[in-house]
Amino acid sequence: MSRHRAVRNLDIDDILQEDDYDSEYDEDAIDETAISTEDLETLEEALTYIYSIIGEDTILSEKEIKETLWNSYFDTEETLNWALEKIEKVKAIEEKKKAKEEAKKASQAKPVSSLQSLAQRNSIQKTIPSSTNSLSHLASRTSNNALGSLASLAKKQPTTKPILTHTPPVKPPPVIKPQVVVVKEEKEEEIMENALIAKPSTAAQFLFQDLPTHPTSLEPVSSKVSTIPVFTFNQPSPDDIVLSAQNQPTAEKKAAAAAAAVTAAAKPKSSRKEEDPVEFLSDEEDLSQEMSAMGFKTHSEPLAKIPSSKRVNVLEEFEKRSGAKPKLNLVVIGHVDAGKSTLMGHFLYALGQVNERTMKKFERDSQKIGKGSFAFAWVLDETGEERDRGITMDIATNHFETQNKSFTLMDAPGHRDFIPNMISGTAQADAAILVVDASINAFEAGFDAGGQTKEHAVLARSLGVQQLIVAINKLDTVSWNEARFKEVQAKLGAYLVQVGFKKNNVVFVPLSGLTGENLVKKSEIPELTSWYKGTCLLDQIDKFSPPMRLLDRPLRMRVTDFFKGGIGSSGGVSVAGNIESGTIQVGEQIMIVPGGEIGYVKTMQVNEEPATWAAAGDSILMTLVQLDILNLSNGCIVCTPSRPVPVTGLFEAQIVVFDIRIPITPGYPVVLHHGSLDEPAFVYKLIEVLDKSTGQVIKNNPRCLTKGMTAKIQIKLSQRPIPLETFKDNKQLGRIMLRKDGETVAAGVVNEILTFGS
Ligand SMILES: Nc1nc2c(ncn2[C@@H]2O[C@H](COP(=O)(O)OP(=O)(O)OP(=O)(O)O)[C@@H](O)[C@H]2O)c(=O)[nH]1
Repeated sequence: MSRHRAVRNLDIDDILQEDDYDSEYDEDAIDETAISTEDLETLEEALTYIYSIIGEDTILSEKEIKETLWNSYFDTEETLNWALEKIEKVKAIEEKKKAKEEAKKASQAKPVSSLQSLAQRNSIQKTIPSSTNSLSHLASRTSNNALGSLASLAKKQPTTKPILTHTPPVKPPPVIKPQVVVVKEEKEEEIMENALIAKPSTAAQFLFQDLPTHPTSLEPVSSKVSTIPVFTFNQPSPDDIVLSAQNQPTAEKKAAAAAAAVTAAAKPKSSRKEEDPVEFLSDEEDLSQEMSAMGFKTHSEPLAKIPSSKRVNVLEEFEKRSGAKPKLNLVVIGHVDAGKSTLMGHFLYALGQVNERTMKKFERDSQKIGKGSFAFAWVLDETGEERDRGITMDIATNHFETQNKSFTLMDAPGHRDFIPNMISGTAQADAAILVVDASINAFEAGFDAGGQTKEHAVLARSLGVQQLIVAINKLDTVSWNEARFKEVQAKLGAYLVQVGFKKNNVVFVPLSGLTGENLVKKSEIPELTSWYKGTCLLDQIDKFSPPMRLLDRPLRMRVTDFFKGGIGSSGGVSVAGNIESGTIQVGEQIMIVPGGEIGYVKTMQVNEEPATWAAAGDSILMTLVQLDILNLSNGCIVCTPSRPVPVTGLFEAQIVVFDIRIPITPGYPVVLHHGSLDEPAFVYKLIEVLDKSTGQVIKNNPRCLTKGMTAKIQIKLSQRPIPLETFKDNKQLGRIMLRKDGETVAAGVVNEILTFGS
């Protein structure tokens, strides 16, 4: 199972719960499936997890389910593919079984499920409560016409009862995608006039068709109900049309409907009958209308000013590039003075990233100011102040390659004053190296209360980092003592598991950043080799799994820096940042949010090399033209003009409360960290406290939140709205961190955006 075991996010692990279900399964369906119970449990766990995030009422298409699976749960392509493969397999088995069942129909054989029989075969005695069976939930939340493998899998699950008192498979309830009414080939006024006339529902029409306009008495309904034609829900019901029409009173919505009509007219004719006035809109149209109805600027201009001959097929290019060496963002974190910069400076030097001459200069210059021991740290600590003070203050980035991967390295500051910078770097990371100082008392100082070792570990996990190397550093100061290594490993290991890291995703490497032992090649010193048989840091880094990238999502790039003048002294504005989702290419039109300023990409660099395109996961520098630098700020988002990121001043979040002394009450002021952005905010409302292990609501409208609680709350920005997305839409932009008086008080995910700005 470990091969496929999905890894989950700490905050979610803590906030959300696994289904603790019990089920008995059908006896008579021993079948040929080769899928293990563990596999099924993992799938169920994944789905449960996803539902916990997306909420009870969300309806997903098959595509969305797949996307959500990898976006929220399976972080690597390997685990996702594994899940999809299993799902397909179960689907095939279910179909086969269905065919068999139909053949046996005459004999009235009890319907069976291969999942159930499988469990039975594996002697699992479980019952699945209706509220917690993720697969059943899936069935009820998957649109009818998009029922895919997952849904068919789900349909076969019992809902409430043990299988021995079998209930019929749950038919997914009909699902209607929110629609906009579009009347073909009508003038705008006609469209709106017609749309605004409420029509009776099918049932109402039927019941009242023979009655006078103001009926004084009604016929018994039951006499007619049996003849009401069954509405199949494969299209919006008349009620939905009426509701939709009634919900279109504003000017924007009128415009949206009219725009939709134009779009619909331009669309190729569907197989729908001509007289059918309802047309489904594509997701893009839907969203852009929703956005404009909510007051967002959306843009219908072409997304790119690039002649098609010059347009790059970014996805294709990305495939080619991935085939070469997958790219990862790696952050180095840890308590102040643990030796992070020295370790990584020496590491880069040993890899040949820093030339001999530069290194000699660093040695000379650092000695001159009495900081000779910081020579390697100067590779990453580049500013005068950092070198004078001997501490890292801001994230320093660098690039290196291992045998199989390409890394962007971010060295984070360890000092508590610079935690916002650490958060900003860690928010972009796919993996982390946590450096601890093994020398006597130093580990304890970093680990005990007030130290940054624990805080950095929690922050990293809460920001979505799942893979971790713990570099047990400065072992030269304790003569490579095995007992000390084990002591640090035991204490820290237990803590890391407690805060949500999976044991298998954490590796401890003994080393010395100063002497260079065990960095890029396996140590040969007997003091270490006598007890350590593992790999060196470089080989361990090479083992990090590349994460799934949100390539097919709208472009989201968080701006981390900007300045006047383009790359290579050209005109325009230089903008640096990390692409969280989507792709971008030279010539393309982009939008800056907040503000909605439109510009174009003139030139671009990825990893300091000129490039024509970039994709999710890349840290880039680009020259933007035709926009005003005054509309840029650190933390703003560069996005696709047709799919701008929402801007909000009030949202709902699901949080885990950390070790706090003063309880959180409504009005509690915090600094809200969102990527590289930190903004004053306050807790607006406490909605409910959730049970950590079951996910059930244990208290509505609590008066306060204390240490360790999991809760849903509303958060209001104090000064200005910020760009934000829900976790289910974009996990990179859906995480938040709450800090107060220099301490992290809570971390969580965005559930719902409650107000929209622009
Ligand atoms: N003996 C010994 N000293 C080390 C080792 N690694 C780092 N140091 C020393 O520890 C001190 C702090 O090192 P830095 O690399 O600046 O520590 P840091 O964690 O980057 O510091 P901040 O970024 O400010 O948190 C320096 O004097 C280093 O020479 C090591 O492996 N052995």
